[in-house]
Amino acid sequence: MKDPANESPPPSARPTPMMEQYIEIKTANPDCLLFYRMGDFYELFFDDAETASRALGITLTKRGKHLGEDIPMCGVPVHAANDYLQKLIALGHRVAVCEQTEDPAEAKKRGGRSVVRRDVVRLVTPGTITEETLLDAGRSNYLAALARSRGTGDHGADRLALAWVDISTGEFRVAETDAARLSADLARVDPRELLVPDSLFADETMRDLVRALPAGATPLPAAFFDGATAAGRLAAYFGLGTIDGLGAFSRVELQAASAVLAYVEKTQIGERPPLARPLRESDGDVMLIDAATRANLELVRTLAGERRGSLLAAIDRTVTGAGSRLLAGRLSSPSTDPDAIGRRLDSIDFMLDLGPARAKVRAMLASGPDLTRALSRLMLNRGGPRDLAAIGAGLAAARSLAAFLERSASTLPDEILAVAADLAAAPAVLAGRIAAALDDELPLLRRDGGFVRAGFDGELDATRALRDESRQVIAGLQGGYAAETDIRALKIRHNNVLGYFIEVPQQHGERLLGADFAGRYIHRQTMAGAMRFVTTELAELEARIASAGDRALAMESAIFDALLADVAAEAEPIRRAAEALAVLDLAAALAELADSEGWSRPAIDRSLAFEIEAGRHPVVEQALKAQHADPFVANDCRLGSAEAEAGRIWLVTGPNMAGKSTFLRQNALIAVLAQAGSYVPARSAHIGVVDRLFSRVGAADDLARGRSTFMVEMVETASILNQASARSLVILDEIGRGTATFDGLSIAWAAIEHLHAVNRSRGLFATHYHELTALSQRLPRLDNVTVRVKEWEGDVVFLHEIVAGAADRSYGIQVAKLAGLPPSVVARARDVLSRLEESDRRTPAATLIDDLPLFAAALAKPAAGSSAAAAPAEDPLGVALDAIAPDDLTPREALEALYRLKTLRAGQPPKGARG
Ligand SMILES: Nc1ncnc2c1ncn2[C@@H]1O[C@H](COP(=O)(O)OP(=O)(O)OP(=O)(O)O)[C@@H](O)[C@H]1O
Repeated sequence: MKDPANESPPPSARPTPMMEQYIEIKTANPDCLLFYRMGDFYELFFDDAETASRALGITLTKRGKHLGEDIPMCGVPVHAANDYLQKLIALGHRVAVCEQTEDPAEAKKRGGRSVVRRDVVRLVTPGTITEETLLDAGRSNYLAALARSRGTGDHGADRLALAWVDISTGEFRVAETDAARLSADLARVDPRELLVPDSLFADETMRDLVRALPAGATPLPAAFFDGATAAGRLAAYFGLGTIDGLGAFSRVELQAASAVLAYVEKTQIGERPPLARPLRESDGDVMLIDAATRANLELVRTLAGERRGSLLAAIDRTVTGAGSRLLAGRLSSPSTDPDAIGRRLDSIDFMLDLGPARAKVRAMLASGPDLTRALSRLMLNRGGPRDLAAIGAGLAAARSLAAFLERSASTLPDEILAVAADLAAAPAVLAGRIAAALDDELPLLRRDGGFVRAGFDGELDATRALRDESRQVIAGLQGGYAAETDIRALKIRHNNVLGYFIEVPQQHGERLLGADFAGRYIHRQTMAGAMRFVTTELAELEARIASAGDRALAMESAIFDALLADVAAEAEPIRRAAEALAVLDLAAALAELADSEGWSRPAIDRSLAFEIEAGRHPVVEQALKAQHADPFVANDCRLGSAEAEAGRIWLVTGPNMAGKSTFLRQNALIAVLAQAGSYVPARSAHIGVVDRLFSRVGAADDLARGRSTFMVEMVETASILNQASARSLVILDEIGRGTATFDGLSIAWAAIEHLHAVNRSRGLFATHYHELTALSQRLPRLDNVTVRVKEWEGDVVFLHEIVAGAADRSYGIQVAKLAGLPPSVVARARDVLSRLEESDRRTPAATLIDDLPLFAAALAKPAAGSSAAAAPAEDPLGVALDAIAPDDLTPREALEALYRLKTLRAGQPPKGARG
């Protein structure tokens, strides 16, 4: 019975009308859990009930039968539905919310078997939520669509485009991408939900990409991506006659943009959130950082997936959710335009120059709530009085900041000037009206009433007075009746069936029916121990009170609607003011950071410079500070100058734990921070914009995708060597560590040569293979640097200082000793090491460099085969091996061949670097 929708019941077991309705609605929404409204609960049935009860830990019950079997059911109370929704969405479910769309009384009028009409009013999916409780204040919530146009790109390649919106803030962007950079683009946008056409979803090549997304992808019918109707849909959404004014979009970009809009319309069932017009990002606007690099560098979250411990968490000094989201966005998509970066840095300078007045600005910013998200909820008819108040407070903050900026109008840098204009254009009148209309204490929902301030509307005040006065009148009546009847226990009570009524103890009841009162008290009910009466007076009052309450609520609702209409009319300036507040918040926060941490303004241009003086790792530095450990040791890094035509590579050797990884990462982070438009943790920094950042740091299994540590490492290394350019920054940490020593060394060796000769990128390469330092003799743009340590009484002391030169040894055993390896194991390891070193001395590594032709030479002769670069021309052992055909040998011949090979081998000089 698992799928009720696919079965037609035998006539004998026809489902109830309600079940028929349920099945019909469920069939129309097969991929969602259906929240089916029944009274004060949303109920789930069949498989949905089983899924939800497991996911939410709520009891599974039964309700009636379908095709002879019990129908599983579970329910969540309407008032707590948001909490449950949050859990389900977080687990990757989608929910269709089905409400009653008519009064049950109406249904009754249609006849005995009719059910209350119900309809899905909203589809809740991870990418389309707007509720404060469902959203993370510091994180954008993107819904993205990926469109593909087959064979229309260069050389018949597919063209791809991404469009992404955050319906909680209105942000809307579009960009073309291609197969090679798609993964980096997706990692940068980091959508909560990705829409793809069916055909693409089924595509083998897409599978890995889609699975790597935390939220996964939602396949949609091709019609959503239809190119012929895309422009029309866009124009209709923004109420335009034509989209020409929006900018020049390619067809595939329009398809992606229109798919996103179509999905928004579908899930919001006709409501249209106020989206900004789509902004087109073109190729090369942002620094590309692939998913592995992002994860390795822990830009916005750590490898464990948490915000705490990430670069973002370490540097976020913003005071608003919108500011924090903007910072996360800029860190995820650093700019490659020196002018744009310069404008952001100018804003920080302005904030730094403000000095103590900056605190005032930040206080004003902090007083404004999340304007954008409140606006979206209101526009989707999901907002309450508190959202209206948020608009009022946000606009008020915008006004006071506009006034503040006006005073320094002559000194404002470009970005702040634009901000000031948007803030000044914020609708001040509306802010005043909202402040005047709304009370200080507000209910969550408009239907609760009581949110309009006393004194705002005379008629409302009068109606409320009537309502409240009536309550006093009731108290008066009760006293009067008690005196008249001489029953002290007489009470006036209220319930939904009788309305207001008089209740007296049983023994007095009969008396009220007697001639004394001549029909004044009309009997309604006799209970155990009590009798209930009404009077005409009471019935009239009842009607007046009820209607006064209803009238007051209706009047409040009308005031809400009027304010809502005002907000809708000003949605665009409000959205712009909200964006301006975020920009201001971020500039002030980055100034605060630069000030408190002693950061400096980087110089950014279009050269290939990379000159960092006294750079630090922001996260490690803070961690050391928090632990009251020794202060962080700053280090220089020079991978290129303003005149350079290609980047340099620094080969970093040094003991374990010396700080190699920290040094590598800090330089990548400095580049990201600089291009995000922030000051940087260094005494000075000169960086020619980095177009792509690659980092291969540490090793982690990707068992989910069935790849070993080594395989992951090689896939990532391959992508770097295939894609990095002279503009790129490449960080490689211990490439080749995950395999046998010689294989690893050879791969690292060849990778460095390739980076140097072909990619010509600026690079940092950390390694424990000391043999590699010999490469600096041959490669003019390779420098050896090492992390200094001191040896003291057999132990190692880390100085964390990067100096020119190569490490002489690893100190691995000393580090192992520090880590608490048993003394016997440490002693034995020292013993083994000295023997290994002894045999190594007999065949020094330095001979290797003489045996190998230059990488460029090897490249020029690809016909020699891939192993030719490392193998000498004459290889008697290889020749002999090639001559053997194992299938043709008798056992005896095989044994002889083996002896022959052994003899040959014994006669050969050893080829390895370490014996
Ligand atoms: N510049 C520095 N100043 C102060 N402490 C540092 C510095 N660099 C690193 N450290 C400290 O040393 C620890 C080890 O650093 P890191 O992981 O970079 O070493 P490593 O050389 O990469 O080690 P391994 O080769 O074992 O991976 C860090 O966690 C940090 O506490």
